[in-house]
Amino acid sequence: MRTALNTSGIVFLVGFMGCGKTTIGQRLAKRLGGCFIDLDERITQSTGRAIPELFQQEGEAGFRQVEQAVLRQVCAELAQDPTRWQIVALGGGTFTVAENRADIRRIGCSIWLDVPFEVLATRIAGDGSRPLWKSLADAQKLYESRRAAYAQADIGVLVGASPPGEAVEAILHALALWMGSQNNVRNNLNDLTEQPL
Ligand SMILES: Nc1ncnc2c1ncn2[C@@H]1O[C@H](COP(=O)(O)OP(=O)(O)O)[C@@H](O)[C@H]1O
Ligand SMILES: O=C(O)C1=C[C@@H](OP(=O)(O)O)[C@@H](O)[C@H](O)C1
Ligand SMILES: [Mg+2]
Repeated sequence: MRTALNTSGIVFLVGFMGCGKTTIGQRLAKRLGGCFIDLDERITQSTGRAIPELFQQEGEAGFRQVEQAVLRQVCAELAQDPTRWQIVALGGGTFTVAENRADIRRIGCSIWLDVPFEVLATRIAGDGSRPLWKSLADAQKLYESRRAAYAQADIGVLVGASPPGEAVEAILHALALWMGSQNNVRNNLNDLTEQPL
């Protein structure tokens, strides 16, 4: 595991509101000695508006346009520095947009933090900072409708109700395995191309 993770890479954390993308992302970046970017925070910085304000003024469609543009800027920025680990916490809806998934796949690895709805509900219900968490029933419908998109991430980690520290270790383990499998594919492809026809 150490060898595989002794390199660098770009990691995008994916998952529903409250699964811990922001919290776990910060700790993961620290653990890897890398840097951390929160997409929602970047959106707020670049528009000068808080997320609920953006939803109120532009609607969800307007928010998604801004989110996509800021994601593209972040991807361009990340690609400039291949020397260290860079961890990005996405918003809960970012990875449900096909163009965003394509941009992400081009430059990095995506990890779905899979947490049961019941656990998320204890964290988010009553939190006024997430405009798309309208009621428990609406949030559950949205959660179910998004799982197929989240499942397209490169790696899925069953975080469940684990505390952030444990979740970080589980992510590192899954990431090391995934990087190993990517290297095997690459080595096998090299072997094939080196074989005489
Ligand atoms: N693994 C965890 N265990 C317990 N609480 C958590 C965990 N991950 C996040 N939280 C808490 O849940 C809330 C939402 O976390 P956050 O990181 O903002 O999620 P996201 O960015 O995925 O919406 C915060 O109050 C955070 O402290
Ligand atoms: O699920 C969503 O569509 C959203 C999730 C939020 O981010 P978190 O998942 O970090 O709460 C934020 O991007 C915005 O409120 C929309
Ligand atoms: Mg977040």
